Amino acid sequence: MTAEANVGVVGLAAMGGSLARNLAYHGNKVAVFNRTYARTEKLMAEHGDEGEFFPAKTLAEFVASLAKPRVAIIMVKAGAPTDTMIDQLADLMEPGDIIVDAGNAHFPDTIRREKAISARGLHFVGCGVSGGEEGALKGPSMMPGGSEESWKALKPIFESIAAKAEGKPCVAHIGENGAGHFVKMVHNGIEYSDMQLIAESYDLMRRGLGMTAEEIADVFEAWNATELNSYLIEITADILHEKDKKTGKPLVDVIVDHAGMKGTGTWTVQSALDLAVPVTGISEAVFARGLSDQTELREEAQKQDFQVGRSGLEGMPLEERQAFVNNIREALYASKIVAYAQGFNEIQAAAKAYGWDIDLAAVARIWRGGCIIRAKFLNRISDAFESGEANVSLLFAPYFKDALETADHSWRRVVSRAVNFGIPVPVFSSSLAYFDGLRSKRLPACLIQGQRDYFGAHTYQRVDEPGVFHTLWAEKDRPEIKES
Ligand SMILES: NC(=O)C1=CN([C@@H]2O[C@H](COP(=O)(O)OP(=O)(O)OC[C@H]3O[C@@H](n4cnc5c(N)ncnc54)[C@H](OP(=O)(O)O)[C@@H]3O)[C@@H](O)[C@H]2O)C=CC1
Ligand SMILES: O=C(CO)[C@H](O)[C@H](O)COP(=O)(O)O
Repeated sequence: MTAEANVGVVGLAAMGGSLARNLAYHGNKVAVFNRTYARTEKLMAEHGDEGEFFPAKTLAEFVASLAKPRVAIIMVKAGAPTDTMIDQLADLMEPGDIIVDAGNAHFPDTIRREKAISARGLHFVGCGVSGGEEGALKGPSMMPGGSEESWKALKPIFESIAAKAEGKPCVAHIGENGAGHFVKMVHNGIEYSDMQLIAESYDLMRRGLGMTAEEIADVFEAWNATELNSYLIEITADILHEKDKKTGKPLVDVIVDHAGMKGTGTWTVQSALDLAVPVTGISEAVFARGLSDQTELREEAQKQDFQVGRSGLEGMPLEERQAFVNNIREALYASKIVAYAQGFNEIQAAAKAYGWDIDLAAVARIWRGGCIIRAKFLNRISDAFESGEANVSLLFAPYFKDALETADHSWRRVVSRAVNFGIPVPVFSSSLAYFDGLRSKRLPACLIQGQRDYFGAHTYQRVDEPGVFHTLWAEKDRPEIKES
């Protein structure tokens, strides 16, 4: 076996197989290995003529076919299988070689792995990859972490296969060790809130306004030509147009209403809790999927036949219905802005906590193409970080501040009507509550702090005097003492 390949892929399922083909298509010499050789054979039989591949039966053969310094991209099941492959590769590789984990790893695992592998003189890069199977094949958005040195070696390879947005490759070095996987995790969290907001909009039109799936598909198609232009809006229209082959019904009506999840949304929320950053839109989206999957509890609730909530707007005059659909579009945009603002705040907080130097404008730029949340308004987000206008919060950048003010009436109308009809809109309403909380001059947290002091002597600060105070609640006349 001659050491000719400039890059290798381990794990040739949906993502790895597509990534290997993308690499070969762009002129890379690609070594390929899969635990089960039949998968390698299948890939070669179906696509071996698309470029220069070096199929290997064993991992030792795979490593031997790579030119030095070797670059091996692992794309296997996240968790223990990834650890196994890293260990086996590290045993066969040499100092200076680079192992890339392009799966959906949790960033603390990436930090741990990078520490262990770099101690052996090898480079380890945790790289977020988004775009699903099609993106991996035609151009994903890529979020590599790891050292600057490894980025220098990987840059030409990754730039050759990444999606292009306005001619620029959708890949940038995010930061040291786990930074790439952290940013990919937040990308997925935002993906959850984007999807839930679209689903809530659908629900309001379907149950609230009594529109058909086909009519709603047309609405999403029209929205895709507005500021909401995005991949997720586009595929939503496509899904809602689809008819079930067996029954002729809209396909969406025969899909069981339980949304699955693999964990990245949950990680985003857990990590936000650790960093004390409110990501209310993302967390409500995670919980909404959780609620959808509470089969027995939901069945029991059905049996209760609660006599609450008013009926929807069915039968509403066309003009009024159109106006409400427009309200939903504006509310969706405003809530989406809040979810992105929260996601970027989480990245900012993590950068501070973990010592990463993350360029938020670059993050927005590489999300413009290839990934699941790709959207027109990411150009605006990128500009807002570039100019410094969004440094504290995206919501304060003039373009987004104006968008929120414009949407305000619609946003409140949609949330209040949904509440009246009994249609759940957890992300619409939590995003609005975040916005209102953030802009409130005085919050009722003063009362909570008073309660904490009352039952637990947890102290409080005063608005009119520096120091820490405690009221002796149990004593006569309740004197206040200054503790420091
Ligand atoms: N699917 C998607 O849309 C996206 C997936 N990802 C991530 O990319 C990675 C790959 O995803 P996907 O292509 O969907 O494949 P899967 O997550 O389904 O993993 C299948 C691959 O993992 C290999 N594998 C499983 N267990 C082991 C093991 N113990 N040792 C060695 N290899 C093992 C399989 O080999 P074998 O053929 O022998 O079973 C196969 O190549 C995952 O980390 C996933 O989270 C990231 C972005 C999008
Ligand atoms: O990473 C992805 C896209 O960016 C994957 O599609 C991911 O699996 C989606 O998450 P979930 O399965 O939890 O919905």
